[in-house]
Amino acid sequence: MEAISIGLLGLGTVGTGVVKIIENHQDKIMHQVGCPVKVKKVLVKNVNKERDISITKEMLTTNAEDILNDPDIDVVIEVMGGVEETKDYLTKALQNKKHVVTANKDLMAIHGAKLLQQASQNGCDLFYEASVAGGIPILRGLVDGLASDRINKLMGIVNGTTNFILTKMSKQQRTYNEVLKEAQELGFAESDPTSDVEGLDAARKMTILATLGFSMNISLEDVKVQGISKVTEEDIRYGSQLGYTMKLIGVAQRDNEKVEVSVQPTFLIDSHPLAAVNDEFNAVYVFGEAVGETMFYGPGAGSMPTATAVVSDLVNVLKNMRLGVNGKSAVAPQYKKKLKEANEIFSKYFLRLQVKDEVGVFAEITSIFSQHGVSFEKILQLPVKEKGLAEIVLVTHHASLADYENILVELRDLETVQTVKSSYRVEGGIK
Ligand SMILES: NC(=O)C1=CN([C@@H]2O[C@H](COP(=O)(O)OP(=O)(O)OC[C@H]3O[C@@H](n4cnc5c(N)ncnc54)[C@H](OP(=O)(O)O)[C@@H]3O)[C@@H](O)[C@H]2O)C=CC1
Ligand SMILES: N[C@@H](CC=O)C(=O)O
Ligand code: NA
Repeated sequence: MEAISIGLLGLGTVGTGVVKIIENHQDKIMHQVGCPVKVKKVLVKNVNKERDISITKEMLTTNAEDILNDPDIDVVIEVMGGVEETKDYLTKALQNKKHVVTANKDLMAIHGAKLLQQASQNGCDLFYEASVAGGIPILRGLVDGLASDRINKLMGIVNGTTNFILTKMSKQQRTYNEVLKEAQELGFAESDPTSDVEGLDAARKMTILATLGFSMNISLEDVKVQGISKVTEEDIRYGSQLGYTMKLIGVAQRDNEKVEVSVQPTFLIDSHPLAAVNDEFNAVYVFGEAVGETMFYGPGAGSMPTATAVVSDLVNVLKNMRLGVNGKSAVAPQYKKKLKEANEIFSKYFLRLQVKDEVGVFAEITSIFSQHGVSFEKILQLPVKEKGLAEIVLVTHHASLADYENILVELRDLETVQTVKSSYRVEGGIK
């Protein structure tokens, strides 16, 4: 029985896992698709690089054309990363009627709409399950499992590297730099880990999730992003004292026809299910009008978990080939994009201030909040080493982003406020 030939772009952390799964799970794959599957050619940068997988040099190439123009190759699996060059490769593959599976959230967040259109025009499948939350089948969960429901909120931990870092900082009091290095060694981080720690990787994933979840063309520019590089051990400790766990949270929320999408370090009440998601694990809460509250959980990064999602997409392509229905699954966004204004975005906030330890300072500060109609859920005042100073930690009740940003401006103008040390969104607790 003739095998289906695959072209692989990339043989790094994920690509290596893809080759291993195709080899080790060949029987299960064959049973589902009715024929053997083999990797025919692999694009790499350096054919002489040491790899923890046995592969013949004949299978390796540094010329993408050897794959994109090979008439025997039916499916191109892209696990090389990068955006512009990779977009050109995948466009060529689709024009040559090759189906595409990718794990590339950078590419899909920026050029996904165009590539999906090209796939449909060429009768090709373009699947990208691995691009969001690694091995968790969240995209199929949204598109298939919750196809009948109207999704109003998606909230989750969608970056394994930062979750690994925050977990070790919180639970083992390890330093940020030491844990980031370990995450890189474990293959969780992007080639440029700035993408992880500054929240961009999570923002790209939230772009993809919100586009599918809300059936609206959300672009990366619509996502407000803040990473974890400025989170300090002190913040984590203060938060823990108040019963919070720090996580990098992506939120996409729809109220009526307007949406907000953001990524930021967030204090979760310790009892929140997402507070228990640790290390490189991810989890996505999906709130649907009919289904209510669901949560998808699993490894968001790493070779084999991510490769599982890639090869599962491959199996779906091959199943469609057997049925002759390739290129028919993508559905264009249904709704026109409408973004919320700052006065329509509501949350609770954690604010840490260093102030002069003088009579009346506290009243001065709280009066600014009350002038904007914002009250408090928790208040903590602590002495600090510097003489004549004190630290105040405030957790507000729900406030609009517009009001909160105005309050921060007025606090910074106060002579008695030395520094606004930190400010974080808070999720969970008293409504
Ligand atoms: N790591 C993870 O846990 C996850 C990664 N992803 C995504 O999967 C993709 C791959 O990630 P990962 O496997 O970690 O990346 P790696 O850096 O480990 O591997 C990249 C691979 O692509 C090859 N490559 C890169 N650029 C080129 C180029 N211009 N020409 C030819 N070959 C090239 C490299 O070649 P060589 O080996 O010769 O250097 C390497 O084999 C990325 O888009 C990433 O965002 C998605 C989910 C999870
Ligand atoms: N660098 C990413 C890899 C998976 O998408 C992460 O840490 O989640
Ligand atoms: Na996934």
